[in-house]
Amino acid sequence: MIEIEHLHKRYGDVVAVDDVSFTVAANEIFGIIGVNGAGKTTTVECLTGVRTPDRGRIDVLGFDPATQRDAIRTRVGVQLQASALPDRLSVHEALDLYASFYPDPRDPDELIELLNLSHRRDARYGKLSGGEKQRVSVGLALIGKPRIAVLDELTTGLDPHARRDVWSLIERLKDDGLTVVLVTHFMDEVERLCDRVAVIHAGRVKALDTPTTLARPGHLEDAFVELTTA
Ligand SMILES: Nc1ncnc2c1ncn2[C@@H]1O[C@H](COP(=O)(O)OP(=O)(O)OP(=O)(O)O)[C@@H](O)[C@H]1O
Repeated sequence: MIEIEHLHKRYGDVVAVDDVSFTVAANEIFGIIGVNGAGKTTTVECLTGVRTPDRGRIDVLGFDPATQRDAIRTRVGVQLQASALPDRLSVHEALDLYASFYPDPRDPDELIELLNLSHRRDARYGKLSGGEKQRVSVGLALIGKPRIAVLDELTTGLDPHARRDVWSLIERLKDDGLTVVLVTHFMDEVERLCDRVAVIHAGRVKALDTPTTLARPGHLEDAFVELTTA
């Protein structure tokens, strides 16, 4: 589904991604973890075509994201940063608007229900709580019926109930065949959701395995700290 080989990307003098390689299989939930500035966002931006790599090869569903952006856009859903929507749009209007960008979108009302946002359907985006905004951003990533969803900080800012709701949603979507790339700082999220996880450190893959191989349950954070302490 996704193959990344020797990805390298720099911003001026800053090497954001030095040498990253991994593959993501169909229907996998693939986690990416790493300390701030490790190169996670740059990596996923390259795989969604937002950034062009300086070196390396990326294949997403048989397409090159740097040159075949339209093909990627309709097949890969990307979770936007929460602030990217105009405040005056209602939840329903926002999802309707994004649905219009895709050839075969999900039904916005069905998605609103799935996101537990039915009671906020007509509320303006600007009036939503942080967690509600976050759920809308997950919805926008899924509205186009993508084969792959790239979720950067999926549950940041959500309360424990909302986190569990979003986790269940992602699990249900996986059951329906979705492939997920999940960038996160939450080790419990990795343990709950991810089939495999890459630890990125200083622009390189420091470890890549199933969460239970990297650490026994409940101890992923300790293993992570150990792996990312220079
Ligand atoms: N647009 C940019 N211009 C210049 N430097 C950048 C830019 N974006 C990222 N960087 C730098 O590249 C490096 C990797 O950043 P990146 O955002 O990919 O890391 P990250 O692992 O996603 O971090 P975080 O966990 O903080 O989101 C950092 O040193 C960052 O300061």
